[in-house]
Amino acid sequence: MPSRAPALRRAFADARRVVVKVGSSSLTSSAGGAIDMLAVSRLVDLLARRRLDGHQVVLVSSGAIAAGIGPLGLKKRPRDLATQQAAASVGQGALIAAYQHLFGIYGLTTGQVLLTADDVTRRAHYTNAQRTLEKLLELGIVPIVNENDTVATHEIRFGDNDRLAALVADLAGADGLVLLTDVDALYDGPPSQEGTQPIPFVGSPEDLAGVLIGGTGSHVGSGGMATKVEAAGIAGAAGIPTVLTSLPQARGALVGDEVGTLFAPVDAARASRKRWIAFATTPRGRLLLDEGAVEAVTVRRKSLLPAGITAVQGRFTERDPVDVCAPDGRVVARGLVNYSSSDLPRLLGRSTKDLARELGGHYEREVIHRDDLAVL
Ligand SMILES: Nc1ncnc2c1ncn2[C@@H]1O[C@H](COP(=O)(O)OP(=O)(O)O)[C@@H](O)[C@H]1O
Ligand SMILES: N[C@@H](CCC(=O)OP(=O)(O)O)C(=O)O
Repeated sequence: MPSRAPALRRAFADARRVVVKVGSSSLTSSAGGAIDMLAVSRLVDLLARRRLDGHQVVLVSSGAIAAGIGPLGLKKRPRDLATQQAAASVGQGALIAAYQHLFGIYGLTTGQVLLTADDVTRRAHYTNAQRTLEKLLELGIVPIVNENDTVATHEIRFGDNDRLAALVADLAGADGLVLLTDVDALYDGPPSQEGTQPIPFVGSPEDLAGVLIGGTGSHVGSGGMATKVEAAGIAGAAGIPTVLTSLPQARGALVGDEVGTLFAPVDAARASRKRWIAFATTPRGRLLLDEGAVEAVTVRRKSLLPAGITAVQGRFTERDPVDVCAPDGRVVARGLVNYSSSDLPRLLGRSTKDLARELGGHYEREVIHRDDLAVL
């Protein structure tokens, strides 16, 4: 076991604050996808004891859509957005009522926090969500977070809760993130394939080379392993370690036992605002760069100027997030752009001095200032 692992495991045991995400597949029975109350009460027992031992716990719980399947008389998880939203509307109430009741047995109060992608992608909303979570934790409440499925449309939807959980771990300043799913670890290939082996430790993205990361294996989950690995990367960039495992192993994960897959965080986490730009925003367009400009923004960490941009794709307004791409289309950075997509094309390839002389001082500004640019 690599030398960093024991200290990272201890970080979970000693965590002041931990975010635990549970997927639909862990909360539902295989038959019909209805909520499995035994699984819910096992999870609550574990988290309540952790809370009563003095650790702050934020629960990110999926399962609203699954919990709506039974009451709506559906045979399986709906595929269309409107029925998913109806199921979530019915199911979220039932799910929260169950949590409220079960945590109540331990004398603990829960608070429902429903977030849309907008609540984390807009900087002002992000800080609002941060403030609310902080207050709830300060008051000793167990916040229970889910995506606000009933109002989220396709374009703005997370869909799965893995990325949301990682962003919540970051905004809550958690010491660890635990992702609970229906497999006990990340395997070197989809566990449905024979002979695949669990991976105990992921120290860096290179450790994932050759690992086959597939989609969901259940009828109720969404995203599969890909979104969990992505979530571990988002938490890791904020300096937060992640353990991925199953509900039966959750206690072990929380007390620092060697269960599941441990994902190490990066050593030097980048600044919060850059993390927000890199992971919490939804890009509205793409800027293609020439090789010189790629080198300037990624290696020399310069601001992006119009001279190095070769093409503009998508429709965006000033201060929207956009992806910054190499000539082959690879995304190398994300940033908040200072020009709209209608204004930008006529500036391409031009020097800022020329533009200022011709169009006025307003056009001397960078396309993306280095403070608004997160290199990926
Ligand atoms: N390399 C892999 N290792 C482990 N699980 C994998 C892998 N590739 C795909 N999966 C699948 O990912 C599933 C978990 O994702 P998902 O169904 O979305 O769960 P959840 O509802 O907990 O979010 C597993 O059941 C498994 O079938
Ligand atoms: N917000 C949705 C989550 C959707 C979902 O299936 O997520 P997950 O099980 O985490 O892949 C719900 O509560 O049903």
